[in-house]
Amino acid sequence: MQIRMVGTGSAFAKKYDNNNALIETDGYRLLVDCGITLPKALHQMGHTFEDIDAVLISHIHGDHVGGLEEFAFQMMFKYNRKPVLFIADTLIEPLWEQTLRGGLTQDPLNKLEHFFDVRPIAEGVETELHPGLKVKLLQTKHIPNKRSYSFLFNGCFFYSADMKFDRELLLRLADEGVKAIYHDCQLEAPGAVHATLDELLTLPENVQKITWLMHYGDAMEQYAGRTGHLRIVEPRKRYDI
Ligand SMILES: Nc1ccn([C@@H]2O[C@@H]3COP(=O)(O)O[C@H]3[C@H]2O)c(=O)n1
Ligand SMILES: [Zn+2]
Ligand SMILES: [Zn+2]
Repeated sequence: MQIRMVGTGSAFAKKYDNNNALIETDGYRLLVDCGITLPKALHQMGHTFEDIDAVLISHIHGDHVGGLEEFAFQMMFKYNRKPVLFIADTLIEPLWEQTLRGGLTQDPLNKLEHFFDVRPIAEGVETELHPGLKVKLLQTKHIPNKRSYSFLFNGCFFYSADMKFDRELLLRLADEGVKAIYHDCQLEAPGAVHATLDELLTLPENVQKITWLMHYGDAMEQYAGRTGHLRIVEPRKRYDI
C-alpha cells in the first residue's frame, strides 16, 4: 500500500491544500476525503477524477467533503460514470441533506444515490474496499455530537480523521502492531478539536516513531526539528506503508 497526500493543510491553511489522500494498491486508487481544494490540487498532481476508483469520507467538514459536488458533476457529465462512495452508514443522510442536496438537486435527480454508487460501512467492522485493501472505521472525538470516523487500513495503518488527542487509542494501536499512524495535528495550542503537537509529544518514543503529522497550519516549516520523534508528512510525496 502506498499513500500520497493531495494536501496536508489544516482547514484554514493557505500554503497547503486540504488534508486529503490517495491510497494506492495494485493499481487501485482510493481518494480519502475530498475537500474544497481537492479538485485543483488533484489536477496539479496530473490526475483527473476519472483516475479515482472510489472515495472514502471521514466526516462532514468543508476541507473533507467540499469537493464532492464537483466530483459528482464531473463524473456524471464529463466521464459518464457513477463514482463509488464509501461512507459510514450514519453519515449518508447528513452528507446529502446538510451538504450536497442544494447544489446537486435537479429534476429528476434528488438523492445521493443518483450521483454516487453509495457503499455504506458500519463502524468497527473490517470491510473490504478492494482485494488487498480493507478498512475499519473507528469513531473518534472531534466536534461534540458530530460523528467523525478515523480509518484503520489493513489492520496496520491508522489514518486519523480530524480528532482530539486520544492517548489510550494511540497506545492500543501501537500495542496491536500498527506500523504507521498518520495524525492530524494542530501545531499551536489550544487544539480544541484537534490533537496538538504538545499532546502528541507526550507519547512514548516507540509510538512517536511510528507517528506522522498531517493537517497542519501554514507555520509548519517553523516546527522543523521541534517535533521529537514525530515526522511530518510532505504533500504529494509517495510513501510506502
Ligand atoms: N468548535 C470548533 C469548530 C471548528 N473549529 C475550526 O474550524 C475548522 C473546521 O475544519 P477542521 O479541519 O475540523 O478544523 C476546524 C477548526 O479549525 C474550531 O476551532 N472549533
Ligand atoms: Zn479538517
Ligand atoms: Zn473537521
